[in-house]
Amino acid sequence: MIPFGTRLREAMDTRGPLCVGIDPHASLLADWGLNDDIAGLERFTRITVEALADRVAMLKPQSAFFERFGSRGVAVLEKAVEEARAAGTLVLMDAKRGDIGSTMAAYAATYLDPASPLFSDAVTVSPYLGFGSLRPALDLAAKSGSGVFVLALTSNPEGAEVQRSTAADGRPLAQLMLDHMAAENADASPMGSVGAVVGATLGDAGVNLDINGPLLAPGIGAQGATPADLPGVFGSAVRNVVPSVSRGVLRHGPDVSALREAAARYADEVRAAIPQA
Ligand SMILES: O=C(O)c1cc(=O)[nH]c(=O)n1[C@@H]1O[C@H](COP(=O)(O)O)[C@@H](O)[C@H]1O
Repeated sequence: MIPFGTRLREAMDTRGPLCVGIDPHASLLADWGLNDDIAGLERFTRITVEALADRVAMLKPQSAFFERFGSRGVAVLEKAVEEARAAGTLVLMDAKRGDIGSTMAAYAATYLDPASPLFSDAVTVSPYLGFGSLRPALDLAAKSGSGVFVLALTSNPEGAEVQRSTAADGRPLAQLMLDHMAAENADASPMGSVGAVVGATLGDAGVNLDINGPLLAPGIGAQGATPADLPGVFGSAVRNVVPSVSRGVLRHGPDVSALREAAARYADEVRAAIPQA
């Protein structure tokens, strides 16, 4: 398969870089007039995929909101991944996995092996068990043409006490992780398949973000950041930014056109903030 980084660059260039998260919060199900049960989850997910999969660069289902319904929730997630990909969008599974390497291999098989029912274009992972623990995911992604988004500086204020600390070799910890990502992407063109997650809420990120890979920027909308904040956070790396919004779009449902209009408004704001995007 064509490498994920190449496919994402193409999607960003043709559809614009916006990613919309599928986060079926109990409160959103209620706002949409749906029950907090498997039928409500199924309907919420189907409407969101129908509204957006033919127009945004990437959809990002948040696995926790499906897992909380057990195996039937995961079945809804499997179907959503399949339908979204069939409609032409890339799917980033937001699972934020991270474990010792031998277990990481099983997580990698879950999301990055084309034979798996949950196979996605990319998955989010945490490097804070050591970047090397991610090796099975990085290797399988390279083999299957999928991608891995690695947490660097998360959008939540609590992240700083870990991520802004200093690594054993004296580098800022987040910079150490970003340098590992840059090494993975070194020879890729137009960009690599290992992305970084950097919150849009951070102000100046204060690290070197030139990883030759995509930069997922969550935190826009409900967490208070706006597309206008992106150049200040990402500086010269802003061309590789994939701004991500969940509740900021989803709160406009269940009307399909209202969801589309909300995503289009964010896309316009992104275009205004990042003219080269
Ligand atoms: O990896 C992520 O997507 C992520 C990283 C991060 O630093 N912050 C963050 O909010 N997220 C996810 O992005 C989504 C944000 O949702 P909203 O705040 O509703 O837009 C949630 O699914 C979070 O789990």
